[in-house]
Amino acid sequence: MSDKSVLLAFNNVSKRFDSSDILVDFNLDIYDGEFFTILGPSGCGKTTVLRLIAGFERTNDGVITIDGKAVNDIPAEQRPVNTVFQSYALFPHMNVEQNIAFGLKMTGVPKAEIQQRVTEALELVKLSGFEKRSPSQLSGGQKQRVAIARAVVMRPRLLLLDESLSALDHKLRQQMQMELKQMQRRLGITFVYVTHDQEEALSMSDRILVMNNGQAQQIGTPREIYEQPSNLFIARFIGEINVFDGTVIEKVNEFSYLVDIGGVSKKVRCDQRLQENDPVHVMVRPEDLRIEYLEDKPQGRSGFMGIVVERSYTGQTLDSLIDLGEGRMIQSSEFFNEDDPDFDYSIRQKVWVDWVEGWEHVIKKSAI
Ligand SMILES: Nc1ncnc2c1ncn2[C@@H]1O[C@H](COP(=O)(O)OP(=O)(O)OP(=O)(O)O)[C@@H](O)[C@H]1O
Repeated sequence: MSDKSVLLAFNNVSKRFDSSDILVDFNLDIYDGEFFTILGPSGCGKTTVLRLIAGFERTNDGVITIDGKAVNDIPAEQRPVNTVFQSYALFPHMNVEQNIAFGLKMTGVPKAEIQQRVTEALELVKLSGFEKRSPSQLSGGQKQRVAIARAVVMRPRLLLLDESLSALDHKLRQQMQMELKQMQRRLGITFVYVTHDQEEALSMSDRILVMNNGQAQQIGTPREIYEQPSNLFIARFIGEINVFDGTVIEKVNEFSYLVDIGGVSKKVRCDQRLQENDPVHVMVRPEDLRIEYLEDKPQGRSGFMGIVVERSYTGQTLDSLIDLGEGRMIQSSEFFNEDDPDFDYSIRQKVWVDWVEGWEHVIKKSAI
């Protein structure tokens, strides 16, 4: 993505509501043609960022540019931006065709061109043949598509989507995630999607911005965010993760260190420079743990003995809560092997817990 040009930028933007600072010196670059997601917990400022892009809110400080031009003083309707709202906001008294054509009519586009663009937009969202239906005769997913068609028919440079799938049930939502991504590819329009759902963010985005308390915590590809979270908040917000507290014993080579985790020495990889005695968090995803059903600690290996205290079968995986003693609980997620007749669902077994060196993610505690 780095060879792409910047379409939208926030340069030291601040936004206050009454006396509360919501964004302070906020910076952001969104590239032309990417599917960009703003992810964060409720109240972290995601919608505020979106509303500032759309022009529904004004900045208190700083500059927002689109295509290199400052848009701070450009009213919402003159920005090359359209928004798809969570509620879809379709006009109930207009049919599908009229809903999609509305914006074009308002801007004085000739009738024949309106017809052609509406037809194209309906094809794009796979709703050809639904022209004369009223919104009340559409399912949630179809309403969603009309809302998208109504926005893309205006040919915006940026399409903003605010929690646009949250009203749909789980299955339809997953289907729409795929469709949205495909639509974005076909259109080549930059999508800025806001959600608090990490799974949705991971599955659709080219890049994700994780926000907390009005601050950009990390920007990266879904893999970077999931595999190399830059702090504990992100690690915990993006899926489940086990966090082991450790202390650096010594450096082994440029990127690996020997770390003491509660009396167990583990060799770990870390891209950050660490010093002896540095406190660190060693993080391992549940699916990256290796579980062996052993009664005793195996000779010459560094890992942890534990006892399974809870099990949950998810269809694909068998998830376990494991007590490592001294108040340390961890979670594992093993692929369920149907062919293994000895696969044991029961609890109270002793287990040996370890992971392949390099599958951990290590951060220095001061970085939190
Ligand atoms: N018009 C407003 N007046 C005063 N405070 C506001 C206004 N709009 C938002 N806020 C406050 O700004 C903060 C960020 O709100 P925002 O809607 O951007 O969060 P969000 O991350 O989109 O949350 P959610 O996921 O719940 O929609 C919140 O504390 C909210 O109460």
